[in-house]
Order: sequence, then C-alpha cells, then structure tokens
Amino acid sequence: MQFPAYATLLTDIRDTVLTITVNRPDALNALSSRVIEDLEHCLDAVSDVLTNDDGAWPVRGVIITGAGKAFVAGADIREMTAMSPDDAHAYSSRMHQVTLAIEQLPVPVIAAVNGFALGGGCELAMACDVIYAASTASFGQPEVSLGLVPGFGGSVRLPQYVGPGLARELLFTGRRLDAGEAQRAGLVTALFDTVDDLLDGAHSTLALVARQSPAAVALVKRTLIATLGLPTDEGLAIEAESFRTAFATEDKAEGTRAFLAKEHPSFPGR
Ligand SMILES: CCCCCCCCCCCCC/C=C/C(=O)SCCNC(=O)CCNC(=O)[C@H](O)C(C)(C)COP(=O)(O)OP(=O)(O)OC[C@H]1O[C@@H](n2cnc3c(N)ncnc32)[C@H](O)[C@@H]1OP(=O)(O)O
Repeated sequence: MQFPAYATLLTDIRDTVLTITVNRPDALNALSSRVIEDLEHCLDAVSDVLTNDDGAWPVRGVIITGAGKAFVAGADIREMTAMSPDDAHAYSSRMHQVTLAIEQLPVPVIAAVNGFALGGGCELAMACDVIYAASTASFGQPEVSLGLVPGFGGSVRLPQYVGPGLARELLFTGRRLDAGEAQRAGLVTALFDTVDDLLDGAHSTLALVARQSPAAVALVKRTLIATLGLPTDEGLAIEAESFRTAFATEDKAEGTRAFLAKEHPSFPGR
C-alpha cells in the first residue's frame, strides 16, 4: 500500500502496521491547519482501503507518533492568534471529525507518545484506542493558560480516561502530568524507557492483533466506542447485536473450525 507524500506527516508501513509521524519538529509538531488537512487525507486513504468487502486487510493497526522531542505540542498558537471565533469553531469541528475518523477506523490505533502531548496533542492521543508513552512524555491541557478551552475533544475524553475529579483539576490548572503520573491516572496503558522501545512495543502489540480475526477486532472496536458511557442495559443490548453480527462472519466459522481441528486459523477477514 502506497501513501502520497504529505507536507507535515511521514508514513511508513511495516508488516501491516502503518506508522503516521507528525513531522513539524521545529514547531514541536503543533497542529497547524496544514497538519489537520494532511491528517484528514491520510485517514481517508486508510479508511478507503479498509472499507471494502474483499477481506483484504493491508493495514491491521496504526501507530500515531511525533518527530523530535514532541508528540504534538498543541494546536498552532501562531495560527490561533489571528483566528476569528467563527474560524476557531470551524477548526474545532474539523478536528473533531479527525478524532472521529480515528475512532471509526476498523483497526486499533495506538498513540505512541514520545514527548510533549499538550492541548490538541493530548486530545489527539485520547482519540486513539490505546496510549503508550516513553518516559520522556508529558501530557496536559494547558488551554486555560492561553485564555482558551479544550477544542479537540478534551472536555469529553479526558474525564473518560482519568475520571471527573482529576480531569477537572488538570483542566482548571492547565498543569502537566509526567509519563508515570499519566500511567497511574489511567491515561497511559504502557510506559517505555526509550522512544525506540515505545515504537517496538506498539509494533509488538499490533503484531499480536494481526494474528486475530480482522472482522472480530473491527467489531470489538465498534462496540467499545458505541457503548462508551451508555447505561449498562443499553450497552449490553449493543453488545448482543455485535455478538449476532460476529456469528454471521466467515471469520467465526474459520476460528471455531480451526480450534476444534487443533490448527491455527487462517481468517478470511470478513
Ligand atoms: C487545528 C489547526 C488549525 C490551526 C489552529 C487553530 C485551531 C483553533 C480552534 C480549536 C483549537 C482548540 C483545541 C486545542 C488547543 C490547543 O492545543 S492550545 C495550545 C496548547 N499547547 C501549549 O500551550 C503548549 C505550548 N508550548 C509550550 O508550552 C512549550 O513550547 C513546551 C511544549 C513546554 C516546550 O518548551 P521548550 O522546550 O522551551 O520549546 P519552545 O522554545 O517553547 O518551542 C520550540 C518552538 O516550537 C514552537 N511551539 C511550541 N508549541 C507550539 C504551539 N502549540 N503552536 C505553535 N508553535 C509552538 C515555539 O513557539 C518555538 O518556536 P520558535 O520560537 O520559532 O523556535
């Protein structure tokens, strides 16, 4: 699978894992309007390839990371200084669509946080399915220090990750979490000493995912997102529908057949 060259992103596919690197290190990978546009195009390209019914899955997992010492140090403050309230609303809505596009990808997306993940950068990480971090990473929503408020989903996703109490403290104070505190708070799932170990760890996890049924993994992701925050009975109803859907897949037939035959499954991917 080939990707076009993006002005602000690097893309690399290795063993069905696509790595997207935000590449504006001079500005600590700040989310400029160009970065947003490139992210939109790149996610569209991945989605286009993955939403066919032929059972081909050239990408089984995505890693999003940053070049240099930052993951993403936030929305681009230089661009924001000249932005009107209406334009800001438009960009906020546009970036919400980027975060929803990440959630709608039918494969797991790991945020490999290598450095500063602040404001829009923390929000980008929280739109991913799992956050891994290097010991050099830090997280925060410092918008209030700029006279701003979260605009890329932090008001909704941060409480889901760390609970309402700590989320309020972080959003009111704008203070940062180091990688260890972020892991203890539940924002980070796994911590790695170095950035190389971080990327290797993300690849290892996605290599394990790649051995599982693509159809089932996609259905699990869709169910987790659809049920998040719902009352238990409503969530269970959605899960029962997903369970029904899984039983109609060729992957289910192959997975159960292979187990009983004591073989490794060769999933058709649908
Ligand atoms: C969406 C894109 C469209 C355009 C944006 C408009 C969108 C508006 C609507 C919705 C947006 C709301 C949602 C999100 C909001 C935010 O994210 S607000 C920003 C939150 N982030 C921050 O406040 C962090 C700002 N940066 C810092 O505090 C420090 O840079 C640091 C991370 C602590 C690192 O410090 P240090 O190591 O000393 O490096 P610096 O010298 O400060 O930085 C190096 C250069 O990088 C530039 N830079 C850093 N962060 C940003 C940024 N967020 N935007 C633009 N540029 C940034 C910094 O200016 C330096 O540049 P030079 O001076 O030219 O070297």
